Amino acid sequence: MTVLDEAPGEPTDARGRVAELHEIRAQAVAGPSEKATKAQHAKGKLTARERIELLLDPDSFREVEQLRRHRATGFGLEGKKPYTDGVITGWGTVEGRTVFVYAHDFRIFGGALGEAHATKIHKIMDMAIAAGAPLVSLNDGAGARIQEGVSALAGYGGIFQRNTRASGVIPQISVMLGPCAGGAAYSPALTDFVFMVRETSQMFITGPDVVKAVTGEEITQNGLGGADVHAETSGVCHFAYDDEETCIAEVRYLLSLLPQNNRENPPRAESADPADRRSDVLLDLVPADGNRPYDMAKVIEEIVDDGDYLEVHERWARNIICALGRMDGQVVGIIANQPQVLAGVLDIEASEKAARFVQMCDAFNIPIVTLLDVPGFLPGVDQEHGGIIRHGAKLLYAYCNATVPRISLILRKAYGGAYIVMDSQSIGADLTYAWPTNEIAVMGAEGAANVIFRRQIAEAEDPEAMRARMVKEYKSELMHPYYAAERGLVDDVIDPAETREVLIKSLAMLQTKHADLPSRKHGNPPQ
Ligand SMILES: CC(C)(COP(=O)(O)OP(=O)(O)OC[C@H]1O[C@@H](n2cnc3c(N)ncnc32)[C@H](O)[C@@H]1OP(=O)(O)O)[C@@H](O)C(=O)NCCC(=O)NCCSC(=O)CC(=O)O
Repeated sequence: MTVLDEAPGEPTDARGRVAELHEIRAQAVAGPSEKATKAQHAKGKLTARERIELLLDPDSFREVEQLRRHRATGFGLEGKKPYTDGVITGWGTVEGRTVFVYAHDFRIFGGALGEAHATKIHKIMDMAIAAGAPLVSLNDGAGARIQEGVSALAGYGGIFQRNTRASGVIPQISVMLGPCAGGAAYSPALTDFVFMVRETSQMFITGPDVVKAVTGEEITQNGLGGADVHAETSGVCHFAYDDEETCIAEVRYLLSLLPQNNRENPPRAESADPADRRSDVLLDLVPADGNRPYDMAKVIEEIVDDGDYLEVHERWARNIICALGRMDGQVVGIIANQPQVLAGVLDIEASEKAARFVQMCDAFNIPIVTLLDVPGFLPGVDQEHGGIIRHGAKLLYAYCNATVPRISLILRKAYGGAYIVMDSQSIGADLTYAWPTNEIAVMGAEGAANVIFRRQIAEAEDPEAMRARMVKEYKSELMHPYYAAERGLVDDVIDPAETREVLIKSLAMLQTKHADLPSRKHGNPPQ
């Protein structure tokens, strides 16, 4: 029972009315019951308001439609009309910048989405788009509110349409903090970033019971759609953490690296890390022998400000790294092959991961730095039949379409189509650099010699000696950075120790870059 379930009394003066308002507000803020709050905490989850408090700067939250209630009837809904209708919506600030938020309150109808609940979300999304500020959803709901039938489902449609309209206009971040099934899983999939918490959050289109009924497979909720599955196997989630506090703190960190909208640049930060800091250690980190693995993450750590960066999709398609960091205070998106995993080869998943990241950077005015050490695309029947051609083309398309400043640096090897795809000068990189240790070529020397000197090798008295001679000849003729530099295919060959300084100076020059694409409704990117 709420205050307004009884006809409002006749407060005799304004003070009486204000007291009544405070009483109603207190009820709305308290939520349904102490028992429901305890049940939420017992599951290892925070309440919606506790989450909003963690996300936003202290005392910055302004709630919208706190007093909204549903008008549905049937199935006992007439007698159960809690304030907020199970979703808390509003705006506040993160590090002083406006952020819109909606948070399902699982204590009310399991956070399930009804008609009024959905229209609250629609309104806050419209406000975020109009204000040009990021939108964060804190998801913890049981999907469509079953008692409200198809009206609830239509509510999802309105969310999807707004997610799509907002795409590339304002950053959209989905934080999964509970179950998320069926239609509810599509909204996060349409947003820029998905965060999950291990054990307590799950995402799936159909739950374990339906899976068992249809395919006979038996699996737990977490096994089917838990954070680890989506962070490592499906790539649905970009970030996974052990607890809600860490997860929400990382959302704040991500927001600090993003602009408010597509018309702004990401915020600059003061950096005490010298722009001209030399990195002699890079010569030790990257072995000259192209077949020896090393950890590309250490290279990134060395060149960004204070060794600080945020890796996106850290555990999915680990043969490529996508990260946001700062260089001389300016946010950059870094895409780098990881020679430590599958020799840094490009495969289906790496192409998809990097393509989405390039697209996100371009949408939000984040310059792109590409660090190449790539032996090529992964050969194999699985890859070909899985559509490596169209998936690889996604990455190519994303780069070719990107108008933000683009700088690429070839550390060691860059072979064949993978070299062209990974932001070569020929597809529009603004500046391309190479280290002196680098080998740019159509293919590896062994493979090349086997093709073009096949006859000489076969007819030689000592084929192995002939092969070795031909490999050496091919390497010394073609596989060094000066071959590319002489032809203007790289803008400069640089001392690795000067990498940070060269990149920072190049980024500074490109800060005022402006490029337009031909006018069109939209492209038709490979899917
Ligand atoms: C989400 C859950 C895993 C959470 O389990 P828990 O054990 O933590 O909690 P619980 O079952 O006690 O639920 C808490 C309260 O929420 C209510 N509740 C749960 N799901 C609800 C729903 N979809 N609509 C309305 N109320 C719902 C419960 O009745 C209960 O109310 P009270 O506290 O009063 O007892 C489970 O509730 C569940 O499986 N719900 C059904 C999910 C579902 O099928 N959704 C339909 C989506 S259809 C859809 O979205 C479209 C599509 O698929 O395409």
